[in-house]
Amino acid sequence: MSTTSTTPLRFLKMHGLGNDFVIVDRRTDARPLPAAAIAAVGNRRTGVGCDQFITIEPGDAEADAVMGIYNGDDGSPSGACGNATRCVAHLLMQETGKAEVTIRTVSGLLRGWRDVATGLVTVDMGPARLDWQEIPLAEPRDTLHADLSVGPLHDPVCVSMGNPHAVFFVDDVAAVDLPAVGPQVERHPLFPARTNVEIVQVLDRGRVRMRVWERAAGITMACGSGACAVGVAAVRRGLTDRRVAVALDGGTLTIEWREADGHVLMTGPVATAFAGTLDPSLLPAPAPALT
Ligand SMILES: N[C@H](CCC[C@H](N)C(=O)O)C(=O)O
Repeated sequence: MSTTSTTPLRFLKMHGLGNDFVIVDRRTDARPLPAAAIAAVGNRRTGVGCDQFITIEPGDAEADAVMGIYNGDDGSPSGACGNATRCVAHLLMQETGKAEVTIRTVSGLLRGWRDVATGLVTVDMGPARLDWQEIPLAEPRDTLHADLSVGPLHDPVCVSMGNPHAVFFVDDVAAVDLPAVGPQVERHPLFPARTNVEIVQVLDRGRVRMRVWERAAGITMACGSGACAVGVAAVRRGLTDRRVAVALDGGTLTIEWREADGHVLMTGPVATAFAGTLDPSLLPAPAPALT
């Protein structure tokens, strides 16, 4: 369908444990969506509001679809969004009738499937990346003890799930002023691409409580890739089993860091809130083509 700048933009609003998304299907509306337009949509006062803006693009020989991930605050791209991947997997399973679907992101091919009994959706988020250059960090560090202190947070485990995470273990997540310290860690010079920030309280070998300050999104109700990073960090530190229930502000995700291939599986609910159309005046016109 050819669209012009006067065509309303159709979207779907979905969330995973309150981590919310505007999802646009660019297989039917391929208009350019510059960062400024995404940030305008993400604005919770003057736009629709979302933690992340997600695009569904045509698939290829291996993938049912390609997924684009952009943070709602500034339209910056991300290499992973676990909760949104579950939402897109849900949509593709509904659309195709397939029991398992494949989604390509900039970080690789991800598989998603549904547990028929519970309705929960699992995504194989691929392997955890543990080398300092994969996070990335600005200098060589032991990612198991990254030797960083910011305010009350010390000694993070750094993990990439296709996006960077700094995981801090604390005695009481409720005692940490995350809105104050989160942005200081997010923008610390050790993280040249900034970072997502997780604080974690280990409850027992099968349960942890976490909160998150997301890169370019701030405090969110849940962070799927963050929960994956937490599951990996807890195992690396010998604090939990490889399968763990991660209690976030918005609810619980089940994480398993699979020993056989190092992949991280994440299971949780998805929800559709509403479908809508965006007034094209909300979308700054793309820059005129250079003549
Ligand atoms: N703010 C993250 C992207 C979204 C991650 C989160 N919503 C998830 O479910 O993984 C980043 O810039 O890496």
